[in-house]
Amino acid sequence: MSAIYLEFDFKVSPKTPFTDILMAELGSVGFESFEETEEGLMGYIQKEFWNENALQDLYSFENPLVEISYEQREVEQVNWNEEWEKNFDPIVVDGRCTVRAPFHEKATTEYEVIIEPKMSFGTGHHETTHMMIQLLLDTDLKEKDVLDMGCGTGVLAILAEKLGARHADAIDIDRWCYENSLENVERNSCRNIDVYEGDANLLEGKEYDVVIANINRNILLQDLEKYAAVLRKGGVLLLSGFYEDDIPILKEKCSSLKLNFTQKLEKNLWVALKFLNLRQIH
Ligand SMILES: C[S@@+](CC[C@H](N)C(=O)[O-])C[C@H]1O[C@@H](n2cnc3c(N)ncnc32)[C@H](O)[C@@H]1O
Repeated sequence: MSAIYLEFDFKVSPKTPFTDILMAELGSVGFESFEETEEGLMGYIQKEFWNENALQDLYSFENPLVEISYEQREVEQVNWNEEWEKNFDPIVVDGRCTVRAPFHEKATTEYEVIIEPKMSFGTGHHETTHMMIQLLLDTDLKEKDVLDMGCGTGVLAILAEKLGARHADAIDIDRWCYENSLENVERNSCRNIDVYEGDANLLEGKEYDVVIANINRNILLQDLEKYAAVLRKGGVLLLSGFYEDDIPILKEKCSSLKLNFTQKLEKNLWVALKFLNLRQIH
């Protein structure tokens, strides 16, 4: 039996760069396939996975710099692979790391991550993923234990292993992301990554040298204490998923946890921050 899909016709103004951002975010809430249109994009999601509140939580709908409207209708299933293959180009970060789909040609960069995103966030197209990749490329990961919290497709944990990490835990609260990360870990022949479905409550008793969390301002504020509690002295914390305006409150929270701010990256109003842990844990 073929699945019933909902087709959303999104009108995005201004179209650039916000259509790409919206597409990446829709991927994180279950949209499987996209098609660019004159005024924005069409997005498709299986009816059984659609949740009326899903769009409200997306950054794009809160962003004052963009106006988004949409109409929706029910459609029969089509060949989604073919659809999204047309719409997903490989991403190259700083000339050093390519994130590509299995059907793209092998990359010529030093590092390559192969991702079949299906329904999960993390193809490298989103500014926050891009900046986290940049920060990871500049962090010493050799023989380090890494936590990738909110792993999406698993892209950051996979890159961490390729950069020499001893071990990575990749955790996501979303079932689809958990399953997709497992598939992508296998696809990249990673041997040292464990994937879990869950949240910061899974961290008790763990210890890491590097903690990566690209989620959103509110979850980060809520869970930073738990991330700090598992970060070894001298360890690195990489955060993204928020805007320039959110920096003061996040820095204040980190400072109260003795996490020392060291670096900021910025792309289309999105931000990524790097902190060092100055205190002993446990
Ligand atoms: C912005 S995406 C980042 C995905 C990927 N790490 C990347 O950089 O592209 C955020 C992810 O965090 C997950 N998430 C949301 N709340 C979470 C929580 N409390 N604990 C763990 N993961 C969470 C979402 O399901 C989503 O996959």
